[in-house]
Amino acid sequence: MSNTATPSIRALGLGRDFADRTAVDRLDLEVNPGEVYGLLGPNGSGKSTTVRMLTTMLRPSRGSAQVAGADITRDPGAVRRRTGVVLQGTALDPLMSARELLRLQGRLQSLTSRQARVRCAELLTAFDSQAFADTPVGKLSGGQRRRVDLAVALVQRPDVLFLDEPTTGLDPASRRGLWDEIRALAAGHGVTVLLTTQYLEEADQLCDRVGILRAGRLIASAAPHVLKGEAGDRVLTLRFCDASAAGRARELLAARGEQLHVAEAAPLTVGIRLTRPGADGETLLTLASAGLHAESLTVDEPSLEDVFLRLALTPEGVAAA
Ligand SMILES: Nc1ncnc2c1ncn2[C@@H]1O[C@H](COP(=O)(O)OP(=O)(O)OP(=O)(O)O)[C@@H](O)[C@H]1O
Repeated sequence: MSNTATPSIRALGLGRDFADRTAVDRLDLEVNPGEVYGLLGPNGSGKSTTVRMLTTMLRPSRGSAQVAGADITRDPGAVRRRTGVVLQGTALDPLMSARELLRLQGRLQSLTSRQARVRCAELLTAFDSQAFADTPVGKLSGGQRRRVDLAVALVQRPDVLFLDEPTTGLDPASRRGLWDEIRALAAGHGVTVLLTTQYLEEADQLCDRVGILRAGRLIASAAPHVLKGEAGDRVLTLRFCDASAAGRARELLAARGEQLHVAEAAPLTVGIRLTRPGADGETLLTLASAGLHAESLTVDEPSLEDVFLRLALTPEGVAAA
């Protein structure tokens, strides 16, 4: 966390118990202004409970948190004024159009009727929603509806935006469209975004940092590339035009002590785990000096899925974070 600005979200020892279980244990979290932070975790790991506490919908059992500078238990009204929230299955009146909903929201936020009209027009333009602005939202597609949800949450120009599984159920094109909107809000308008997601690709592509929850505890929190870097070695895969060249390459590299990657041991390919800096160049030189030339090569990074599987789904204790 290199940013020295006051965090937009700061939770200290935040937790919530229900009758027979701890949904969120003792969560410490800081999210900086303009950052997109993704909370990942298996079903029931505490993502929604965390969002509900931070948005003042649920009282914590312990700990404290400040959102946009206001304390969630001492000053929930200020938190609500400074945040926008889009929850799963937001219940917009299906008979109202986007234009009507946006104007109503503006009036509820104490804008004058003229200000509400202006803000509504701005948001319809920003979300490319004019074409369906007067259609009842009950008749819109999933992607169009999520755009309206997001626009409604932004009427009051929040400092912090909470999105609970914003793209669940959307097709890939709509999902990407929404990612663009979220990125633009954070990068262009400095809005801090905390979102929960089940999609590893979404966390990887969209989030500046990702937190992994397991059984109510945050077990890792870092930029996706940092988490991926810790998940394992990169793998260099070389493809030869005949199996005997691949076999000779494999023997030569094994004799040099290189770690061959078993999953890449198809007849024409040789995979090597890159366990130290410069291992890729040394490997190619070794092979070239033996007259072995690969016809293609690729280097694969570990995926966020590897990280997730290792950290979030392994038994307690194995995945010390
Ligand atoms: N109102 C409630 N009463 C009792 N238990 C609850 C309540 N809300 C959540 N829980 C429990 O708390 C735990 C965390 O639930 P939560 O909904 O926060 O998880 P999640 O990570 O958001 O899950 P999902 O990915 O399925 O949405 C679960 O064991 C859940 O059953």
